[in-house]
Amino acid sequence: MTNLSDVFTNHKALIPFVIADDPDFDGTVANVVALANAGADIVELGIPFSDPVADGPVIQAGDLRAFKQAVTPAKIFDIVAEIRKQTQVPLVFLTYINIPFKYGYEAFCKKCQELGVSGLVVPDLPYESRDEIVPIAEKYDVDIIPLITPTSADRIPKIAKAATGFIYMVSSLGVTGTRESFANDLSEVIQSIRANTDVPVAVGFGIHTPDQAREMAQLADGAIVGSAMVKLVEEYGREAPEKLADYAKTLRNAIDSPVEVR
Ligand SMILES: O=P(O)(O)OC[C@@H](O)[C@@H](O)c1c[nH]c2ccccc12
Repeated sequence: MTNLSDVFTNHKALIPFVIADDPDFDGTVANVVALANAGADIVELGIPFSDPVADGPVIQAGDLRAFKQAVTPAKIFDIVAEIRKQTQVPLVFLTYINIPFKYGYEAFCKKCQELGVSGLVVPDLPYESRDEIVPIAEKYDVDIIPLITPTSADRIPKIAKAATGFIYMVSSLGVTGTRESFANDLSEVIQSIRANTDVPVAVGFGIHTPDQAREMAQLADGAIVGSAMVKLVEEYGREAPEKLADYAKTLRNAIDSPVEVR
C-alpha cells in the first residue's frame, strides 16, 4: 500500500477525481487507468451518495448516472479490484461518512487495505468525530485525509497536527465546481498548515485550467481536479478515457513547468 505522503516527495502531485460506476463498471476502470497512464499521482474515486451536500451540479449528475448503474460499495470494490489488475496508481476514496458507517468501519477499511486504497477523503466527518474511524483506519494503513477550508481558521493547528497522508485544502467556500477565482488568503492558510505539520497539502475546488493547476501545485504540494474531469465523462461516456488522458497531460505538463517566481 502506497504511503500517500511519499507521493509528494520532491514532486508536485496531480490528483484527478472521477466517480465510481460513472458511466459504468468498465468505463470507470478505463477512466482510472487512462488517468494513471497520463501522469496522475493519486486518483480520487468518488463513492456516489444520496445526499452529496458538498457537491455541485456536475458531480451530482455523475452520481445520478452511477445510481442508474445500481452502484453499491461492493460493486465499487469489484471495480477497484479490476483497476488493480491494470495499474498500481495510488487511490483514495472520496466518500461521505454514511457509506463506511453502514458498511462497517472495520470491514470497509479492511477491504481498502486488501485493494490498495490508501486513504479516505470524508467531507462530512468533522475533526471532532474523527476518533470514531481513525483508530480503525490506522489498523489497515488507511489515512483519513482531513479537509481544511477557508473558514477553518483557529482549528487549523489541531487538524494539521493530527493529519496523515495529505491534507485536502479546499480553495473556496461553497460546493465543488469549476471556478475562475479562489479565496485570496490561501497562502496564509498554507503557512498556518506548514507551521503545524510536514504532511503535504493538495488544493481542490474549482481548479480546471493548466495555469490554475500550476499555480495551486506551486502554492501547495498538489492540485485536485474533479468537476472538469466528471464533465468529460458526462460528455464522452465510454469514449472519455482518451479525453481524460489528453486533459490530464495538459495539467501534468503545466504542473511540471513551474513559472519562475520573479
Ligand atoms: O470538482 P472540483 O471543483 O474540481 O473539486 C474537486 C472535487 O470535485 C473532489 O475533490 C470532490 C468530489 N466531491 C467532493 C465533496 C467534498 C470535497 C471534495 C469533493
